[in-house]
Amino acid sequence: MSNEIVDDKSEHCVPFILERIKLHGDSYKGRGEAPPPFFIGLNGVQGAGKTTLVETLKETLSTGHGLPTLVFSIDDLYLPHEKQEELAKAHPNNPLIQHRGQPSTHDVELGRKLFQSLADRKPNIKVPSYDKSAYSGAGDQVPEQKWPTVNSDPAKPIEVVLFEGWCVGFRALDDAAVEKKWRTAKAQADSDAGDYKGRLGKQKLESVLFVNSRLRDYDVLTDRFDAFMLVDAEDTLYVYDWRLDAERKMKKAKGSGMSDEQVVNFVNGYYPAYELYTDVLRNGIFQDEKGKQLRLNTDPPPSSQYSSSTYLRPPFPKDSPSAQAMKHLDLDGHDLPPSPAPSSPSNGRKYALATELHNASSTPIYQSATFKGGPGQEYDYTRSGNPTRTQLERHLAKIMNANRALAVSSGMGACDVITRILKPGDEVVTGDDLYGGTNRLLTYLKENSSIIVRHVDTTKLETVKAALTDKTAMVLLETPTNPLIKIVDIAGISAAAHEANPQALVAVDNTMLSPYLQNPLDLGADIVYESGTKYLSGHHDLMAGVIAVNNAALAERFYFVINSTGCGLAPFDSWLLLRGVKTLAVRMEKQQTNAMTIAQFLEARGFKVRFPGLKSHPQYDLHWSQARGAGAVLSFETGSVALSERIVESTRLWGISVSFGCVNSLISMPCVMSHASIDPATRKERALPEDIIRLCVGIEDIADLVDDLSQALVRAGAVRLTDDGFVALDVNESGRTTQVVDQP
Ligand SMILES: N[C@@H](CCSC[C@H](N)C(=O)O)C(=O)O
Repeated sequence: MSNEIVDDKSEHCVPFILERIKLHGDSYKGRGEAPPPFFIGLNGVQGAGKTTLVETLKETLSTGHGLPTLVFSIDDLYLPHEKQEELAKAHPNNPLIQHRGQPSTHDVELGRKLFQSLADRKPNIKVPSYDKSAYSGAGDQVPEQKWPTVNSDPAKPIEVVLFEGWCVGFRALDDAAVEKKWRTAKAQADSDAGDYKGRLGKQKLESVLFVNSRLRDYDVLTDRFDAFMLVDAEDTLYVYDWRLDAERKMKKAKGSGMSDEQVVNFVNGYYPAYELYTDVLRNGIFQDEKGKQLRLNTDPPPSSQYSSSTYLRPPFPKDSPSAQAMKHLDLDGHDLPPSPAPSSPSNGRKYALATELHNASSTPIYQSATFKGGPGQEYDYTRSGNPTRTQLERHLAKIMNANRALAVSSGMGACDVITRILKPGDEVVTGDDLYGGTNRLLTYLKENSSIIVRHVDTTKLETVKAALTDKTAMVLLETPTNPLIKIVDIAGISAAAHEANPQALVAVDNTMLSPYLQNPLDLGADIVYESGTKYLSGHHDLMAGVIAVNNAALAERFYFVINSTGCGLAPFDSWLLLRGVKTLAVRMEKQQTNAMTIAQFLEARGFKVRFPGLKSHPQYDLHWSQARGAGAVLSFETGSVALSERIVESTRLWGISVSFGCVNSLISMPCVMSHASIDPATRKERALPEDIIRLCVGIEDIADLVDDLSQALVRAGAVRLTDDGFVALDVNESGRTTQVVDQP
């Protein structure tokens, strides 16, 4: 059989179907009842000409043989958008079900009811329909009033139901069999031979087992079949070539379609199921009943690009010293989270840039606003997508343990993108110690967009719970908070928020710790965002914001805002951030070690220090239950604004500056700097001490930092000299002006 998309299959299928229909009719003879409609399942590997075949069969059976035929695709049973989102959200770590496609992403019950109505020859049956283009390609069920109707003429009801799809007829395996196949595939994938081309071995066992367990539900459809046809391929890998060929032809004809890379990634999504269930189909889905299944074997593609494809080729020969040294690494990017490419029909998984020509060691900067090539290409305009930004986003997704990351022009830009999904009347629960810019944006939304914002003490789970309602659309957290370094229970609050409203989104500003020290998504948050200006970049030479999520549909909503408003990170800044993030771990380690020394130094001298590395921190245990380090931001109080000002002004090495996360140490007074946008009355209400000094510790020599701080404390008159050094002034000595009285 040819793989060309021409009808060379119906000549084999029609006689088979007619013969089976005759036998079906015969089996009802003498029973005194009319035979019910005839159900045929059709499974065809993608790209093998299934669509052309069913069209021909419908025409031949309906017109040529007077058998009204309904062709119905399993794709029309995909879950409505909202339900698919819920499924993805309920299983954030299973990449197989983040999008429609796999068994478990269909409304099987809807299919069962349809089959029953057709079997009963009910009049005016509505046939479900699915729109794959809805939600920027994520898809949604078409509203029921728009579904086509069959059996409207009672004299000509549907007699043949042709149910087709790539996974039609798949039957679940028992768990042990799945595990066996998976182990074999995984061993191949992990081996040095480099000849594993499948996808099963790249998945987690639990992801595959989940899909397999849901596939059991599909038996109610499969068990209906009176006959089954399999359009098979000798080697399922051909599917890559057919799909590539079909898409290229469609692109040529229609002007748009997926890029080759996108096609490969698209097929990758289905491939584990082919590896698991092709044998089930080949062995026959009717067990002992013979003759009810027809298998057609399709010719190989004229030339298999797949086997030589750059998309799947390892980056260098498998037995090369480099490959040996790095065999534990995912060099070809198969395990990477989906690509945040522009609103394309598929998410890519390729790590290297398709456009990178010279094996550059540093990611090239695609300093280009536009990309040549016309419709259908992966990049057209840098606002919508840029290869350098894509590279950054993929890397960020990986280190943030996220399904997808998006890079924008500042941390507040990230916060803006996230909060744009709020609607008037939505409720936001957030902290009473919050970065000034975040507070300013939320106040704006409260005053201009009718969003209800509740500031509560997020360190108290019960207080947060009391503020949650079924209208809570978002919970926005910082931990540690800025600048009071309070710790909030991410897991506890996430669970409470989802209990109050399963649709509520918990967003965590992780800027203070970075993904190196804390991963809020792993603790139950839905969204993590960070100012990339801080630790991620580390040098205060760029502004950037990052959003990371596991829910692909949510990511698509954020991408929509970014593309629509044009706040995506520019190529050069993307490159700078990519460069900065390479040293995140070493910077962070050095910074937090220095910070610990500074915190202990101040505490030992009698200052009230807020730092989660200190055992005296009231939420020390909570912090260490959810983070891997204390970070490098701390604050301390002197008891007097005037004293604090003098300290800040007396430092030489510590730079007076807003922001944190830089390799240089910084000192600031939040109430007049980073948090000045919170009005004094609100600061007082929230007990934000006016004298608080924030230290953002860098990587300098710790002795130099201690020396400089010591001389500043002494020169400012903030300490009393003792025989062996100095100590903080006590209440009477400092002329303490408490934070509430001592306002500017
Ligand atoms: N003038 C700026 C202040 C920026 S503060 C930056 C940073 N998030 C910090 O906490 O230091 C503004 O008004 O936003």
